[in-house]
Amino acid sequence: MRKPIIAGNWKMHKTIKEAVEFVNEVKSEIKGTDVEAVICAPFTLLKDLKEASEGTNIKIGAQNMHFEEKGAFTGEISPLMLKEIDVDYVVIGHSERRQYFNETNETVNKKVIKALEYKINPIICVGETLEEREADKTKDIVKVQVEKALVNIDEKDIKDIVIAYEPIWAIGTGKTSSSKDANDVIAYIREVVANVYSEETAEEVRIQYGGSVKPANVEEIMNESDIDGALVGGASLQPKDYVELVNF
Ligand SMILES: O=C[C@H](O)COP(=O)(O)O
Repeated sequence: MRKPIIAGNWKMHKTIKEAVEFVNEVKSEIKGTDVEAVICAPFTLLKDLKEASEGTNIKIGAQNMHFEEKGAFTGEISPLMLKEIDVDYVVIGHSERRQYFNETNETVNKKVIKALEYKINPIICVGETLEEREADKTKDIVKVQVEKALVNIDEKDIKDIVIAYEPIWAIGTGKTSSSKDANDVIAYIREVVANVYSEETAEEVRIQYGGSVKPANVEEIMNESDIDGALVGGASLQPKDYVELVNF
């Protein structure tokens, strides 16, 4: 049985003070839930979030990292640095990083390899543009993204990976993929993983849906057979909504 995982992606939002207040507000509300609750936050918040969430069910993730441990990479953060503050997850290959910061399938793969080496669980994002969807290329696109992200990854490490299917046209637009459509693509992603490794391993991978998930639609999405969680942007910023999402 795959444990559901609801992850908030705060993107470039919140100060340290706001982040700590957020955790203090939600922590008692999500105690005891069977769902894994994650907050993926900007680098500047991670240390304080780890401290504020100690002893709670909330796990903390970064939103990116470099694939080298150290070096002349001005402005970057390494896996070693993330490990020092003991982050649990790292989002890799979010469409905003692919679109604005030259993230490619190759750099995604290098980062996934490094994250696993440092025992930080990667959340690998894949998804098609509106143009690609209209040209009926969704499955081709996600297949390539998933296969390339997993190059040289050992089968035993696959259980530590989360994949997030986020159709780009559904991010921050209020447009959600229908839960049936999202489930169909996610079941296909599982098939891709099964073809690379095995059915058994594919059954272990948790695959989230992301794109305009909110308290009003989370339950319907989570009721689908292959959807194991959600990666939530905008709706994860308000404590009340975050609690409702995690307690779907
Ligand atoms: O990482 C989260 C996704 O980009 C979805 O964002 P959204 O929930 O604001 O549409």
